Amino acid sequence: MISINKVDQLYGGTQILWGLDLEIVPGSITCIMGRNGVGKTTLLKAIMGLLPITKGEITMEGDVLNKQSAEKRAYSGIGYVPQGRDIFPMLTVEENLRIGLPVRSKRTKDSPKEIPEKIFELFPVLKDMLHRRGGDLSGGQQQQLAIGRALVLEPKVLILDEPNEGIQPNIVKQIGDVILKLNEEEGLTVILVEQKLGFARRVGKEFRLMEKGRIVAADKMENLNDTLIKQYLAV
Ligand SMILES: Nc1ncnc2c1ncn2[C@@H]1O[C@H](COP(=O)(O)OP(=O)(O)OP(=O)(O)O)[C@@H](O)[C@H]1O
Repeated sequence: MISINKVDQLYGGTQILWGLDLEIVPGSITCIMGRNGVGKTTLLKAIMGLLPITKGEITMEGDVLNKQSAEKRAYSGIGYVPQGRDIFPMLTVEENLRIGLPVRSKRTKDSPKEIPEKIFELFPVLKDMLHRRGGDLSGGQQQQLAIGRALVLEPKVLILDEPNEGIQPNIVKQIGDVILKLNEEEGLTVILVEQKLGFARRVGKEFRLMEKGRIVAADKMENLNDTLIKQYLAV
């Protein structure tokens, strides 16, 4: 589905990703894990086209992505929820969600004028808060808004960067339930950077461990054992 082949990425003169190879299985939930600073966010931004790569190739269903703009990648069906959520604080919840509608029209045959009801079924709080400003929502509600906004595109792949950072446990649970539901019922492919082991184990089907800008271990989530955790995750 998404294939990353021998990708290098540099910030200024510092190389962050080193010949990184990663294969995302269609219909899977893949957790990208690793200690702080190993390049997880950089990898997601490279997939999204928010950072240029210097070598290698990123493809989705055979199409080469790395020459496409970030906007074009969204049209191809990649939804992205960045670290820190990045919603528009001065716009209302409704306005934040509507931003996804023109992109959806470009990528699907339907061009709904209204936000699909499904978003409110998944996150009822967004309906209750429809006319509130994004900036007035709690961190957890903002995260639900950011995920809802990405889902308006009806993506084939949803990429989430540490969606649970600084969020209260009941909302972490709800976010996990939504990811599992979309995966199980609609076959949505999910790529998730996740530091919390409990969440990764509950939601993830596959794991990929990163160290120093490379993938160093890849397997099914049930095979994430204590040796790997000690070697690549424990601080
Ligand atoms: N804008 C930037 N300019 C220069 N270096 C950067 C920039 N952003 C990140 N880096 C460096 O790139 C490396 C990888 O950062 P990245 O955020 O991808 O790691 P990460 O694994 O996602 O870490 P974290 O879990 O802390 O988010 C780090 O050494 C970081 O200091």
